[in-house]
Amino acid sequence: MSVRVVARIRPLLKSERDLDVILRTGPSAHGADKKSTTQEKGALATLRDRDTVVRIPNPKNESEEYSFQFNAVYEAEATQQELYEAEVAPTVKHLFNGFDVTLFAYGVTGTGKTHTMRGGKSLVDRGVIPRLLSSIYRRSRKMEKESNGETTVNVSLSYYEIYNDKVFDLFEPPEKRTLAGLPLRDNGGKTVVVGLTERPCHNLKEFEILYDQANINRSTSATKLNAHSSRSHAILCVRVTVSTGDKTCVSTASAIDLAGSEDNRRTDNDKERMVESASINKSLFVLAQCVEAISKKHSRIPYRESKMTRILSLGQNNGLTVMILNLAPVKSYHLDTISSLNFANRTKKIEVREVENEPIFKGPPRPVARPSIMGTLRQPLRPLTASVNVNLTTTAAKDAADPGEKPLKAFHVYSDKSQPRYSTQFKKPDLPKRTSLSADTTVRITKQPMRLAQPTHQQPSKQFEDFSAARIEEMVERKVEEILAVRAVSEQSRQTQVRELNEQVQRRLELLEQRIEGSEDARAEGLSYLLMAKQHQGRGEDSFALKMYQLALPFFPNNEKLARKIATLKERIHGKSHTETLAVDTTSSTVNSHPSKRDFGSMLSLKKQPAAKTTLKRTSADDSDADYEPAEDEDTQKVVNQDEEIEEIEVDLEEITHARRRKRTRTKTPIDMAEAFEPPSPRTIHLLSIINSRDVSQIKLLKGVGVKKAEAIVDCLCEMDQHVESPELEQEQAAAAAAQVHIHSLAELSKLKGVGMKSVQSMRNGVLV
Ligand SMILES: Nc1ncnc2c1ncn2[C@@H]1O[C@H](COP(=O)(O)OP(=O)(O)OP(=O)(O)O)[C@@H](O)[C@H]1O
Repeated sequence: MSVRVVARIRPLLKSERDLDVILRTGPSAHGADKKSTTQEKGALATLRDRDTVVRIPNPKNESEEYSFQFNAVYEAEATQQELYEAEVAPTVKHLFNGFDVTLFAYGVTGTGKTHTMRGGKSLVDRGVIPRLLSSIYRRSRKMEKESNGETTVNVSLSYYEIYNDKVFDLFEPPEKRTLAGLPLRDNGGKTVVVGLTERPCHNLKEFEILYDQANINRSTSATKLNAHSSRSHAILCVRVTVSTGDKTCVSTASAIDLAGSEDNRRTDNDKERMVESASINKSLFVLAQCVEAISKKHSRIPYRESKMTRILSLGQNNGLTVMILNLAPVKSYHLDTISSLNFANRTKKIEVREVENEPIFKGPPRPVARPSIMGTLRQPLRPLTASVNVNLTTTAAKDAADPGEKPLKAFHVYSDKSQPRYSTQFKKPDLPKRTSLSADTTVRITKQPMRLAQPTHQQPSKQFEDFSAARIEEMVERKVEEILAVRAVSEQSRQTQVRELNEQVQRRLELLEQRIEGSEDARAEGLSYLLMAKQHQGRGEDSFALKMYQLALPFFPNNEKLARKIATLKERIHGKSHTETLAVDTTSSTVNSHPSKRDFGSMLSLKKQPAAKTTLKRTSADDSDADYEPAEDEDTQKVVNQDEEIEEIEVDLEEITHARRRKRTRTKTPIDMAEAFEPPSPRTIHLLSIINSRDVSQIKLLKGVGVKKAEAIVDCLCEMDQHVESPELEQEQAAAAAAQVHIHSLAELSKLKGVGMKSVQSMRNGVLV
């Protein structure tokens, strides 16, 4: 039998106007007169037409109408009770007879799916689900009572949602959810959710508590089109277990409230809602594709492309399926409504196998009478009775009228029920035929030929005919999925390995870079001392030069020339104060101790011990020219040598500078010592001139320098001056030294107290030239 599709048109909402109603039911505006040519025929046609047809204008030409016929149409005035009595109540009996039942609401957002399935709190407003449970409990009590306690009925529930294509248990609080949600597995041709809780539920009261609590966990949000929009597909599974003696029959009723498709040009959805919406639309799109593929008899149905379609398994599920198509009557839904109507039109052609579940027997396992190739394969089906196929509604009415009589099967059913042992293998029945588009199923089905049972002894190979095309397709699909899953896992582990390898290589590279950078930095720092030494020497500041050379020594520990230079300078300084230099403690700055920047800052400001300097100067004044000159000659020679060395070093410096420049373009390090050794740029010159101006008001305007820092810089410079302008200096030397100490490079600047390379770089970057 095909899926039963009924349309339900919701009433106008407060914000909607009568004027905008575009949906009509009943006879065609153009065809009404023609139909009533004979009085009786016309009345019947009108009746049938009114009950089953939805009409909607062509959006491109409003004078034209499209009409869609369904099994039933419920207009705005139809109550929850009417819909339930006509469409759902008749399925309850079949549920207790071992058939699975699937009920689902489909429609655009805001068309009344949740209202139909869940409904409101009041008795009249209760939707399909609470009414179904009420019927189930009522029937259970009745069965138990009538069997004098021989039959027991147990009801249990599971309830979950598919949100963003992930499955979450609605009986568990949201904080217990895992990121990936619950996995799905195939189990004997049915899709099951692994790890889902199943709650026994004994009566309607318990159900209401459980259901209300679980609905709080459901993902809903306000959107522009619906103040309480469902953002997920919600699936309630009601398991009914009927046990009589050693026989147990289990069947499941699934009630599904699908999330509605959304046109995001109309929703004004934010990012989060858009993600949900994309996921909802995608799953509904896959559902439409499945329906299309089934109706066109494609060999591959894309069930597995979305969790919702995999679970719903429309067309693969057994039992009875009823789809309620929810529609909004107004123009703003025009295109969406047409698309829903088209979808429903295709869905109604889907055939569902009306197969009841096999009963389970207690006690020792019964002999398996029929050979089975796979555990999951069902036995071949046989006609159950001389099937009289009638409309569900008709059967329900009959049942009500004739309660004592055993109800007729309402469907053309093939059963797995136990049969005489010798005739368990049957000829494969014909595949169910597609229903005609007409809603009048009675006529169609009674015309179908009876299918007769065939005994097993015919041909053993007949068992292979048990494989229907769909079954084979399913097996192949499962196999392919397994292979793909294995591949995916190995691909994933390969990618992880590659990623780990990349990380290792990256770490090693970084380490190497750090090492190179470290040695480069050290060398550059040493060179900067040498350069400063040269500058000091050029200005005749031998003590400063000596200090610089001594500072450079730790960076070039085995450099003989440097050691000689230090010795020469020491000698020269000592020679100048021959008699009193013994008192000078030149060892105070040991070449092996590498002073910190802080020490260096104080050294710049207290370059020499005032007492020693005084003695030195005074003594040098006493020196005879003769004593001094040879030394000067020698020194001249040595200065030439030094210059050569410095030139060599400068070549080195240039190399380093280039190397670092290359590296800088690669790694974009913000600061670089080597910059100090390049010919000063206009920016550097300008910065140094500001510093050398000693004007606190100007210096404080440099980037990263406030008043305090500016004052500290000026103080530091003055300290250095004070040091040179010692009152104990000889007149002429004092005059020579009276020239203020100047900072000549960024490196020098960075060595001042409280100034580091970072602040130098920031000052420099802030200078506008
Ligand atoms: N038959 C009806 N009678 C009265 N009100 C209805 C009916 N159908 C829908 N409504 C009202 O329309 C509004 C939207 O309905 P509902 O929330 O059920 O839509 P939905 O299709 O579930 O939307 P979504 O997909 O966004 O969750 C609600 O305010 C609901 O009360």
